Amino acid sequence: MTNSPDSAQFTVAIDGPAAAGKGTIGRAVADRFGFAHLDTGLLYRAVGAKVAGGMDPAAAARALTPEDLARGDLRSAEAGQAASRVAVLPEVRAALLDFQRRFARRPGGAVLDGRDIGTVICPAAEVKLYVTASPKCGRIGAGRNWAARRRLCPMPRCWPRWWSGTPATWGGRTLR
Ligand SMILES: Nc1ncnc2c1ncn2[C@@H]1O[C@H](COP(=O)(O)OP(=O)(O)O)[C@@H](O)[C@H]1O
Ligand SMILES: Nc1ccn([C@H]2C[C@H](O)[C@@H](COP(=O)(O)OP(=O)(O)O)O2)c(=O)n1
Repeated sequence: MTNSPDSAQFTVAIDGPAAAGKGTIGRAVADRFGFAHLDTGLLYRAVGAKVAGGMDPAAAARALTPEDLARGDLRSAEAGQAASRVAVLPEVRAALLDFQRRFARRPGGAVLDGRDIGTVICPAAEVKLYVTASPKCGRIGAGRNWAARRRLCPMPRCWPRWWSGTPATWGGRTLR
């Protein structure tokens, strides 16, 4: 990717399962090229939080602003559960589709990571990435038993993930 007249509008779409590393890669790409970055999961988390506060889901999604994404409580487990509940509502998805498409075409380039980004949200994205992590690496999580974690995944490159708060389960077992 180089700077060119076309880079005024340039969309990078990053898809993949939860905790695969989409956001980490998305932020790095955005930093490297000076693009704006949107973690689309935050949209659903912000709508979920507003609904938990009493708002109608569709109205919350339609009224969403970038400032709503700066709320400090959106990374909590409660916000994640609230997000999952609103993410299945077609009217919420439709409202957030518009938000995401406007973001994708903003001048200066944009990176979006989440679900259905390269297929439904931005099918015409200039670059599409699909990120995966092996189940072994992706689910070991942030348990406190170092010996158990090292037996399951001895690869040093995975160790930073253990500090991160990703779900502390693997193979149906919860690591403590
Ligand atoms: N290549 C990697 N190796 C090890 N850990 C990683 C890697 N990429 C991301 N992580 C860690 O995995 C966790 C989930 O990454 P994140 O980017 O939030 O995933 P997603 O956006 O797909 O949910 C984070 O704690 C992050 O620091
Ligand atoms: N583009 C998106 C992003 C997230 N969602 C859903 C998936 C989850 O139920 C919630 C919250 O997503 P979350 O922030 O945890 O994103 P990841 O699972 O880390 O990819 O929103 C979605 O349906 N479409």
